[in-house]
Amino acid sequence: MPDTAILPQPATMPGTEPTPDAILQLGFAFWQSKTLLSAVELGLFTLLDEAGPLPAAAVGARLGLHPRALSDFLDALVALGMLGRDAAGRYGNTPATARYLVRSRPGYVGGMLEMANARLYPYWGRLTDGLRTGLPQNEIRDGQPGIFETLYADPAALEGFLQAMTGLSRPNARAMAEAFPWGEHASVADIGCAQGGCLAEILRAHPHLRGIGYDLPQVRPVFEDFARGQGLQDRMRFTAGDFFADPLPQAEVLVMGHILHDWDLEAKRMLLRKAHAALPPGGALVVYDAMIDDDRRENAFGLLMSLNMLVETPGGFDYTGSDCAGWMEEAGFRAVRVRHLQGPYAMAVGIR
Ligand SMILES: C[S@@+](CC[C@H](N)C(=O)[O-])C[C@H]1O[C@@H](n2cnc3c(N)ncnc32)[C@H](O)[C@@H]1O
Repeated sequence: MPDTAILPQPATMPGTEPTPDAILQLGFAFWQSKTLLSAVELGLFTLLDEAGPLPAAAVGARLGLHPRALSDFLDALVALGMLGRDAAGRYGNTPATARYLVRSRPGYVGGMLEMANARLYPYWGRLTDGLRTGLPQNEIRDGQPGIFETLYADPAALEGFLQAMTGLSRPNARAMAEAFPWGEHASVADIGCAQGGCLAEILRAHPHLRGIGYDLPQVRPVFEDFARGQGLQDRMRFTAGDFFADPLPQAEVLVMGHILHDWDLEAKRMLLRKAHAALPPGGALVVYDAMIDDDRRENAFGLLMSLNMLVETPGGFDYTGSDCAGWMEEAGFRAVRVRHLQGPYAMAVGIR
């Protein structure tokens, strides 16, 4: 019997014709993204939080917008579910945009969207070139240093990036705080900790734990300010280091979130070996990323994140849970398990 799964499948069910709707919706999805990204760039959601619901003319006056497309812009955001409009024609935030897109709120995820707007949107316009050449399409292509060097040369851009990482990683940190047996360990070090958002979530949920944030030296002031702001300055401290050149810090658990995907396979393996060497016997490594499903069919976000690594880095790529487990075992970890965290994210845990 031939294997029917590998035979050409009929394109349609008998009696039905495919429509182009899904294709066109996907093809024009950038209209929606850019409308939202411009609203975040303009601070629209923050304005509506501070001023309360406003008519279009008042929004235009406060944000310096030309009247021509003002109502189209605001009503498009209503149609996309990003704003509400009351019977008097005043625009206001939805519960979700009030919570996640107002700059002063702790749940703000707009930092990542500000970066997506300023960097990724133009750089993704060169995706076809990246696919043809295998080369990054960000400032590296324009002869400048890469993402970290560029961000780290500008304190405001650095702070924005580190805060943005907290917005992106907080839901994973919450899931990790529940899913990992923290009660069996006394200390944790977050390797490439950014602002310290992930560490803070874990420490808050497990008051017996102490934490180290490990990152490049320029991150120290941002980390220490954040730790003070969280009231956790006595339980989380910063250790400066370059994970390519320096030893990793000593702790019973090491976390690497959004780290391995930035680098090529050789660097990924080196970092895993270094983590293994730094841990005490019985210590654990927790790796999290938007890990691709093993069959590489479902986790579109993870696959697109990997394309983003093409755009942003010389050799980075995302990977499946099985890939990660295999590399961890090669590095000497035992009892490696992969577990879903939330949304498109998963963690791989291995024991030294
Ligand atoms: C994509 S961010 C991930 C931040 C955080 N782990 C998270 O998931 O939210 C990568 C982090 O690695 C840090 N990093 C980059 N190169 C590094 C190096 N050579 N040594 C130590 N940290 C580095 C960056 O400063 C940044 O904070």
